[in-house]
Amino acid sequence: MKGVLLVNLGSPDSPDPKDVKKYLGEFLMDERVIDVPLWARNLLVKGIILNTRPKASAAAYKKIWWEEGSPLIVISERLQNKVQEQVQVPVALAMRYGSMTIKKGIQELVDKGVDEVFLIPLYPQFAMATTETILVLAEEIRKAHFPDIKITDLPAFYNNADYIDVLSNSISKHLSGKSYEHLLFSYHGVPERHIRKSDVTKSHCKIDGSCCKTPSKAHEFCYRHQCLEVTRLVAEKLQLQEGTYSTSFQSRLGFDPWLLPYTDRTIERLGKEGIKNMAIVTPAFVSDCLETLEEIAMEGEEIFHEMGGKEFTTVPCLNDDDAWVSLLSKWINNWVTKPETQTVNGK
Ligand SMILES: C=CC1=C(C)c2cc3[nH]c(cc4nc(cc5[nH]c(cc1n2)c(C)c5CCC(=O)O)C(CCC(=O)O)=C4C)c(C)c3C=C
Ligand SMILES: [Fe+2]
Ligand SMILES: [Fe+2]
Repeated sequence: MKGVLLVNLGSPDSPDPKDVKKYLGEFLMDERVIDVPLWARNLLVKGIILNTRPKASAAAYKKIWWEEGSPLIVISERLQNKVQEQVQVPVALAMRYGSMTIKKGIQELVDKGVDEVFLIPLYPQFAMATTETILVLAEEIRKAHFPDIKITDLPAFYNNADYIDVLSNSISKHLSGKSYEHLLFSYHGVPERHIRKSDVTKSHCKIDGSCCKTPSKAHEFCYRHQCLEVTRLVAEKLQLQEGTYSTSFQSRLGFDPWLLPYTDRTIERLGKEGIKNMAIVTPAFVSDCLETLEEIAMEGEEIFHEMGGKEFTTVPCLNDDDAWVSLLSKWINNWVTKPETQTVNGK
């Protein structure tokens, strides 16, 4: 029997510093997130970050926490429930970090008689720190605990035409009636090093501004290319004029070079250049979370106002948008009915 496992990033159990510390400890000790040797990761994470960051992160989580829990978890559960209504196979939900583990998610499906799992990482773009870590852990769990089940995954869907339609329509809907001079596409950042490590050609990604626009096999796993493509395809679909939109990368942590330009500096620059109304969309996230509700909608807006900006509009993530639910359900139904060789999202 077939079943589906949706997997998102995860959140702490509560915005209490103790829970935030536990969650950040698991998250940042992942070798695909902070990709340095174990001794250096221990020193950096346990010796430095976990002694300083949990308090500040907990305060930020407190600002965005809902009565029902973490927005990212609550929204993912709403998505799961709505998708479940549109497909005939069981749909479970798990998180890469925190209490809702991938092992529990697979167990829930197995208990219902599932032996073929469609694993859907809820990330439009591939990244070592998101998609890859989910796939690697799911395979380790399968081998150790569920050797008789089969797992198939949904590849990154950043350039899938239906996904671009759904995202573009959502942006149009939320910006209709608003006048904005600039639309900023802000994606979660990653260290530049991650891009080089994921380069299957080992020589393509130079992060020099042009490599991501030069066709290459490397792009199947190039987060930067995939982000730039989402911006390009949505801009084309919405017929945005050159100069009225741009791409940036947010949430930098540490002192290594991360993908440029940084979102906070870009907002600052737009404000300084005299832009009065701007809008911002965050297509690396399918669910609103700390990084969109606090870093963008609160901190980003504050920066913009400090620079003289007036209206700052944040486009919500796809969350449990009906068209997004229908698209995910379509991919699932295609997988349920497809012959083995057929792909589900056009790849
Ligand atoms: C080295 C650190 C990090 C990398 C690399 C990274 C990549 C990455 N993260 C997301 C999505 C999310 N990240 C979220 C929070 C978050 N991310 C990091 C660090 C890295 N992320 C930290 C330390 C935190 C915790 C919050 C904080 O202290 O600032 C979230 C929100 C979770 C929530 O509970 O709401 C998401 C979602 C992507 C997509 C990505 C690479 C592409
Ligand atoms: Fe992150
Ligand atoms: Fe590239």
